[in-house]
Amino acid sequence: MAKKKGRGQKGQKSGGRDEAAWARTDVIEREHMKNERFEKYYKAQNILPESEWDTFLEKMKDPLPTTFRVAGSRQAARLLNDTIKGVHVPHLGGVVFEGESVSPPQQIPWYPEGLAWQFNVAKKVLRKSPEFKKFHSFLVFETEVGNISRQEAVSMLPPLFLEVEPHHRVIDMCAAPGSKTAQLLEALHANDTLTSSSIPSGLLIANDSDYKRTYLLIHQSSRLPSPSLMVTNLDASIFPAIKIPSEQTTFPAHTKARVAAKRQYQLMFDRILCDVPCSGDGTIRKNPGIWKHWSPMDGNGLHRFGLPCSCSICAIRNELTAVSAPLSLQLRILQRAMRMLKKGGRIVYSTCSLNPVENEAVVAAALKSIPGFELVDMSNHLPGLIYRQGMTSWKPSVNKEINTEFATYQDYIQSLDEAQRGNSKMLESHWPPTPEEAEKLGLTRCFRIYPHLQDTGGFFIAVLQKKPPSKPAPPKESVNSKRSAEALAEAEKSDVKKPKLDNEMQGGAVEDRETEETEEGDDEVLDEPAQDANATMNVDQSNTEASSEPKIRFKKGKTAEGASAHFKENPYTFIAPDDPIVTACIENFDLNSDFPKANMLVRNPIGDTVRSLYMVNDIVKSIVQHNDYARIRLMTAGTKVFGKQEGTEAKREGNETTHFRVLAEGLPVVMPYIGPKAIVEADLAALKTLLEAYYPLTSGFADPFRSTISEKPNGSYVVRFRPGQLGNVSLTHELVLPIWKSNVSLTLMLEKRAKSALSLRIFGEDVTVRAREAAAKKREQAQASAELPVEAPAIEESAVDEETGENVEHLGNGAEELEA
Ligand SMILES: C[S@@+](CC[C@H](N)C(=O)[O-])C[C@H]1O[C@@H](n2cnc3c(N)ncnc32)[C@H](O)[C@@H]1O
Repeated sequence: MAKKKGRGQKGQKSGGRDEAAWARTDVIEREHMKNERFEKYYKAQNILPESEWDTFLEKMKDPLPTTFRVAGSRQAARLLNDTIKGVHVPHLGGVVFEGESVSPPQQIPWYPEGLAWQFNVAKKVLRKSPEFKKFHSFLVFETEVGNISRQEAVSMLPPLFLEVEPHHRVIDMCAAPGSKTAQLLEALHANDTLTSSSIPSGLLIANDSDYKRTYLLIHQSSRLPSPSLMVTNLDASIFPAIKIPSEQTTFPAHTKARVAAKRQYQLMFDRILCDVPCSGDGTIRKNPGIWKHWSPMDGNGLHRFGLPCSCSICAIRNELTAVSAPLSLQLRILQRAMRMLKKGGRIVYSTCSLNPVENEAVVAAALKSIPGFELVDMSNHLPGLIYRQGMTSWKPSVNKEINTEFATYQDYIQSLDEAQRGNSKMLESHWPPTPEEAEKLGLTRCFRIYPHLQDTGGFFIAVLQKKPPSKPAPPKESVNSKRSAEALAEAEKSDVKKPKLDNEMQGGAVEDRETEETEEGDDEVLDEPAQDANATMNVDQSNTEASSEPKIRFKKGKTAEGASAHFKENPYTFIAPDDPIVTACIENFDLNSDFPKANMLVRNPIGDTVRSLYMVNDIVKSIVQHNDYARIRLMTAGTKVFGKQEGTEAKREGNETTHFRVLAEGLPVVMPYIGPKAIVEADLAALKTLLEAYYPLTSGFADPFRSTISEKPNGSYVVRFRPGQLGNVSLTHELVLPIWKSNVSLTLMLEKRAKSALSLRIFGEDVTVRAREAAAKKREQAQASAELPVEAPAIEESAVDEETGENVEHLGNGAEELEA
């Protein structure tokens, strides 16, 4: 087989999984893209009518088109999308490259508001066609600053089916690297404006069991700063109960007094995403190495044991970290999600696998094991999406040679001798339910996406709902009014003991999750009384009186050290609202009385200098206060808004301990509170000057901006650029940016690359120092060489692929573009 080596080969280790993982990034020739077992297995499953089979198989061999999504707050996304539609796409129509016409990007038909795009252009076109080079450069910069997310089309689907609203409590159980988390955050922030962020009352917990990958998650979500975000690092299948005080719970009318009077409750979620690890054969167009290694046993293993996940994402992680520990259990993750869901709440279960054993079989087993759930009919949810219904019947293969002859589990087990039975890796749930059961479960309501339907990857989605309460819950205010304040005060005083985690976290035997289940009653308590301390999760079947939720109890005598051991993150401490740092920020930024000064936290070892202030919303604050951060392995909470100004200016003024500046990433969050004293108005010419030099002299700006800023004391300010015109460039919408004022100069407090992206977006060219320096360097190199100009280093695309978390390959030479 002629094979081109994939990227990143230097880290390759010999043997087994590592080799296989590396192979997945290899490029193989089309003629070698075949696997008899794959074909035999999926033909046996009857996944598609015979007439579609060849088209399907051929499409599986085509490279995947490039797709991206315009990200960020809704208003900002619409604006950028208008630029793509109105400025870039018209220039990309009718492009002919080496005699062939190249299609311009097209909007993905089912994505709301046309905010997702697809194009299929070879790399050499991106590099050499002037029109596409410019577009590519634009994409690279906008991706870097988080306005565009390079994401596979099908991967955009699960958050769309969750329909998150700003007040929802949401958990993304297997979230890294975080492309779907970003979409969920955007939905939570639906009320953001162009210049300021809302503070949603809801919550998003983005969780991943892989410690290193949670940093990808943090990086990814920092692009949409949110006081509602928490990132945790736990095994989703044993995600612990999160405690919240009674004030954060909703009590239906007939809640028993004893229940309502409890001090703490278990946080239950409105929306849960289970984008579980999978065998990943739906990503074969992106990872053609799968052709070589595909086996039905991958899917069988993931259904039951959680063999090391081999989807593109996890394969890459495995090769990076050489991790061989067991990964997820699809069924257990889904079951855990079901137990954490509010009545009326919704779960999306998704995989990038075509295998029914990882899809419908998991969903069927979960629905059968926990009553009170149903598959939701969302067939009309995304007009324009072409899909096939979920399967009601399939034939698991009992070995890798595709033996699908056993119609039932019983047939299979009976075919084995006694000794073999004990060792069988097959479960009854690998087999389909009876046709009657399948119909009752509504498995056809699942979504199967095949590559040939809309030129995408393969994908599976199921939307589960926990049946809503029989009567709508009255507004919180009218319920049990006398309990909250008192109960909360008591809760806050109480010494919340550290609950212990399931022994799986400690490397011990895995508890049988099936035992957690209790009968669902008609009780409407939405938030569970929290677990007692000193426990691992387990069900107390004896106490079903208070709630319809399974009682997850902590087992006595188990230690808490499992999850929190070796957890070295800094603690989370709320800073007193009258702390001199907070007072100074309020004074310097003229913060109004609505500023949530009680919701500011610091993450320092006790006694260390405070360097950053984070802002969280009320529910995040409650969680941080009522849960041991190490037990829930809390990696981050809220968003950083103020940073200590290090440097001589602050020292000279003798107030370096309280001199904080507003951070660009946090500006949208604090903007609604900043008063006129800290805001200066400027025009487009001032913006250009701020971009063109690192430290432009104050005297170089025009009035009235020059005189206004000159009169102000040195420090951190916000500049509000009003819409206007400069030559043939126009600023169509207001823009707010942070600056630092020194004695004689000003600094635009943005990262270099963010400055370039901004410049390209507004002035149509990169006017920054960085771009001029890059161009000068290139000229120097060209002069120094007698040969043709040496290619300057490519502009780095975002550090990680939005989709996989892998280091991305540079697609073009941005430095050339800058000079053009
Ligand atoms: C399919 S990927 C998720 C992709 C992600 N939702 C996105 O859109 O960017 C599966 C993820 O599950 C994580 N994972 C594997 N086992 C897990 C477990 N037991 N609990 C939580 N996360 C797990 C992996 O580290 C991997 O990041």
